[in-house]
Amino acid sequence: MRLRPFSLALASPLRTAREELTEREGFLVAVGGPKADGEAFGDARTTGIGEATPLPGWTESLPACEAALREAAAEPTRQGAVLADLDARETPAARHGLALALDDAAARDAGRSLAAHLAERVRRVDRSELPEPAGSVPVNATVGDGAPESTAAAAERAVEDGYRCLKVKAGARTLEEDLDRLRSVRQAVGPAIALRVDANGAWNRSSARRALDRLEPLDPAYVEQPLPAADLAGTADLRAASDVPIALDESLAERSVEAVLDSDAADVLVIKPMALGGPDRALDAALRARENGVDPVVTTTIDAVVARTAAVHVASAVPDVLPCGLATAELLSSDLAADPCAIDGGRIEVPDGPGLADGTFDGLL
Ligand SMILES: O=C(O)CCC(=O)C1=CC=C[C@@H](O)[C@@H]1C(=O)O
Ligand SMILES: [Mg+2]
Repeated sequence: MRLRPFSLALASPLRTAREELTEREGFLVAVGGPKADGEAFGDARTTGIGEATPLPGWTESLPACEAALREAAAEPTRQGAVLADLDARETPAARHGLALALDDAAARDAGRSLAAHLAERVRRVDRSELPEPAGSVPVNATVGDGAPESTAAAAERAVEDGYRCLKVKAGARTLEEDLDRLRSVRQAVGPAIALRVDANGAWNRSSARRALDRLEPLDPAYVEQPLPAADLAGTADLRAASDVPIALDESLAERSVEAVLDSDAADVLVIKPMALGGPDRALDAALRARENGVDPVVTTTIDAVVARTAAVHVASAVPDVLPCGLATAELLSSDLAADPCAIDGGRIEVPDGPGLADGTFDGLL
């Protein structure tokens, strides 16, 4: 197993209620492939590439991720066993990096796409009816916090580019200011565009209640994380009292998927493979949500191209998935490699070659 650290700047800061994201740092992970002397690295003969890009609040810190990966890399063989030792709750980003690299290698060995490989494994274990993955996935445009005019302008540009679903950040300003922004967006894009609002846990129980009441006339598709991550009981009450659908995101980093589903607090679960500990675990969480009457939406932690492509594969394996938060390439000022997933008409294409993208990323480390 080999590691390569990377750091990528955002094209412009993504402002949310909880932070201002300016850069993404992480590690590329490679397994398998021939060494210079012809010997294989580890167990796998085929190369597999993964990415671990931690985001505190959703995952472990960068140093904790690095420590877990370096410990895993010190084990020369038996990467499957090393993977089992990586704790998906303690170090989800590190586990994501290795799990993705191993699944990329296994998918390439089997001559099928990562999505087809993940779906086939699920079918063999417990869901024999899972259909073949889709060839493309609907995506939302992501609009950060900003003044009403710039928020509406960003929304309008996205619709001109073909998006039918927008996700707009809220909660960084007063409710009145957010309402101004969101009204401007609704006015600019018209009634047919789905409008999601992400508060990143900024409100308390009473301000969230007020926010949902006031947002309702703007017909939001859902409000994401209205309350702090741990307040599942408050969110369940809020959901029972309002017709505005609720999505939970940060709550999945705080509580297990079962606990969140059992709490009856969500109409939608926001599935971030990096935060859930790997593409395999993300697909399982998405399918479990669906089986419990909750819609999964797959997004990333604003990852680099390797993990973003993996998330596209995960989303494509979820039948009839809602628009996903996977159109984030342009939030980065540069990337590790060219993006293999074209976006057109509000849909992202899923690479259909073997593994993640038919070895496109092999030269990266
Ligand atoms: O879901 C999307 O449209 C893109 C991803 C995205 O919005 C986020 C990624 C990482 C951190 C967050 O502030 C944000 C989110 O909360 O969903
Ligand atoms: Mg969110």
